[in-house]
Amino acid sequence: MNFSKDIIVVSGAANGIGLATVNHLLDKGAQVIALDNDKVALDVLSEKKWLNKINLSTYQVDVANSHEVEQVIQHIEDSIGAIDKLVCSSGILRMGALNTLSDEDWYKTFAVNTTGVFHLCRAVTLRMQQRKQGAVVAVSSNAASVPRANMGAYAASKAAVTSLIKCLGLELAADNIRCNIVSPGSTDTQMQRQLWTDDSGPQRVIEGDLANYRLGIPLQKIATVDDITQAILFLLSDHASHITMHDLRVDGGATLGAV
Ligand SMILES: NC(=O)c1ccc[n+]([C@@H]2O[C@H](COP(=O)([O-])OP(=O)(O)OC[C@H]3O[C@@H](n4cnc5c(N)ncnc54)[C@H](O)[C@@H]3O)[C@@H](O)[C@H]2O)c1
Ligand SMILES: O=C(O)C1=CC=C[C@H](O)[C@H]1O
Repeated sequence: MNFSKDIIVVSGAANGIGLATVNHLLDKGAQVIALDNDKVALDVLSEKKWLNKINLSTYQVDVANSHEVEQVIQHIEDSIGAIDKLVCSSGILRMGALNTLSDEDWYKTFAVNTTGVFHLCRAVTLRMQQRKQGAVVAVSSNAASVPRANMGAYAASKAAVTSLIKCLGLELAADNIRCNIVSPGSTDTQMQRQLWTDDSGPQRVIEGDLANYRLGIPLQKIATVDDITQAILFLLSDHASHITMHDLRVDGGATLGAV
């Protein structure tokens, strides 16, 4: 897969799956624009740019802020160039039973995981539409497809973003813009590690939790960020030139491939 001619925006780029996606895209020659609201981690990423003189720009953005997103996308298009591809990886996880969840946790979960993706896709694809080309990949979750105890707000926000991307793909197919989803299962990042209460955390995820009707992982391992990034790059690439509105689940079989 070659991305040497592409300008690619990645949100959630400072950590986890987004950061791995940035690194793989840079290795494949892309000009990458990294967006995140984690200034400390973004500054670490920026340091890499000066050390390795690579095609990387970083911007601190809150994807939940419509004005900030519109401003940064316009700035990128004016000062760097036409955006060819977009990866939406930013996300938050607020755990809790639905009937005791706070308004703040509910609203913030949707603001970042769903509305944030909407802001980015609207700003980028309106410009892609003028050029009749582009590709979008949003990182959803296998939790969008199966009920998960104490993750109801998150799962609902991911089900919404999955539907959002499929509808966007339908609307933009005639403009040669492909929109797809990667739905990871348990992946070794900060978001996953917040769930591990002790050293046995990973093994317990792999073995499952029948008390919460949670299957284990048939492939008997937690995903690495590279497992997810490979799926993201495939759907971004020309190898997926006839794929749109697809939801590629990368979860080691944890949801038994259920639709
Ligand atoms: N780790 C898992 O087990 C797992 C499984 C399925 C799906 N996912 C999804 O994968 C994506 C990446 O998550 P991750 O596991 O790499 O977690 P992570 O916490 O390591 O990375 C998430 C990134 O999003 C950024 N972010 C959060 N809110 C933001 C905002 N308002 N504006 C801009 N950036 C913001 C964070 O700063 C962080 O850099 C998320 O959408 C997550 O829901 C993760
Ligand atoms: O372990 C899991 O299945 C998950 C943990 C955190 C977020 C993910 O979307 C979810 O798949």
